[in-house]
Amino acid sequence: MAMIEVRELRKRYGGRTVVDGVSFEVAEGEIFGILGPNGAGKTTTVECVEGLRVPDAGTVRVAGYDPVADRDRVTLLLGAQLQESELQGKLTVREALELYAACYPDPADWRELAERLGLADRLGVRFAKLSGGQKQRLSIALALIGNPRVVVLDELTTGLDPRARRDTWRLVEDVRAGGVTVLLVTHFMEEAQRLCDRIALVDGGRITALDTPAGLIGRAAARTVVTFLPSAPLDVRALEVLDAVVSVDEARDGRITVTGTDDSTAALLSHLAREGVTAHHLRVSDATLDDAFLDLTGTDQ
Ligand SMILES: Nc1ncnc2c1ncn2[C@@H]1O[C@H](COP(=O)(O)OP(=O)(O)OP(=O)(O)O)[C@@H](O)[C@H]1O
Repeated sequence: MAMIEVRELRKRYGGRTVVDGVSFEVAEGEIFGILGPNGAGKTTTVECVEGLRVPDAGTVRVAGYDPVADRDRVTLLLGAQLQESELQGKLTVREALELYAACYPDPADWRELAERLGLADRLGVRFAKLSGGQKQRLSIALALIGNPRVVVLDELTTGLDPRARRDTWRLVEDVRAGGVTVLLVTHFMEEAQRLCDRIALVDGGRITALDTPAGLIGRAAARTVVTFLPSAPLDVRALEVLDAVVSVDEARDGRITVTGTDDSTAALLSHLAREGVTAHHLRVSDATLDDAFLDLTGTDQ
């Protein structure tokens, strides 16, 4: 049985459809990512999974339960990251952890969670006095405190510095290693590529692609990225029309990035030879999920 099942989900706000027939399944123990541009309907979709929004049409099941009709059961097995405004500013970190732990029959050891999330020395600090990153880490701790079978993390590492972000990724990997299913909304391609088993790309309220990170990269037209510094000025427009080239970008320092299919490199090098231009600092690399995102949604994040 899938741990999360979403079928033909639709949600409208004031006559505007923001989730338009979304369907996906998440297997037990899977890390499933939802990725898409601003306003794509990602948060609305996961809020329907959490039971915070009532779908206008379609069905949602978490471990077989309807998050709205079976709210109490779903609350016990699903942990969700809180929005900042949901915590009282005067609560200390310790009070928040104890309060939330008391809501569950079999809570995690909050001291251990605080330790793992780098909050052990912040226990006496009031929520309002925490930094953005500390608030974020506390919200992750609170999502995990009920020992959930499913955890929904929306913008997991927004506001965290690179080290805290990597620590959080390791934590999510540990959580999954314990058999927990993770539904992750993210804007960070590196995060999605590193953590997710599969990713649904959402655009305009619909899923435009659903695949493994490698599958999405392979599906995008742009698979190869070439960067170089030309020995003489180059006409960027002439590069754009080369065979197999998808996009060309010129940085302020003159470095040119050409993205295209595998054949674009040969077309580019022939063009440079014809023009008598040498490519300094030439680097050829595989496209990332970032490139695939731009290619598959036609949107910059
Ligand atoms: N309560 C609401 N009332 C009216 N419109 C809403 C409401 N919540 C969200 N919307 C609108 O629905 C659309 C989808 O919003 P949603 O938050 O689901 O998108 P998102 O993909 O999570 O975006 P972001 O990446 O910016 O967080 C947006 O245009 C948003 O303005």
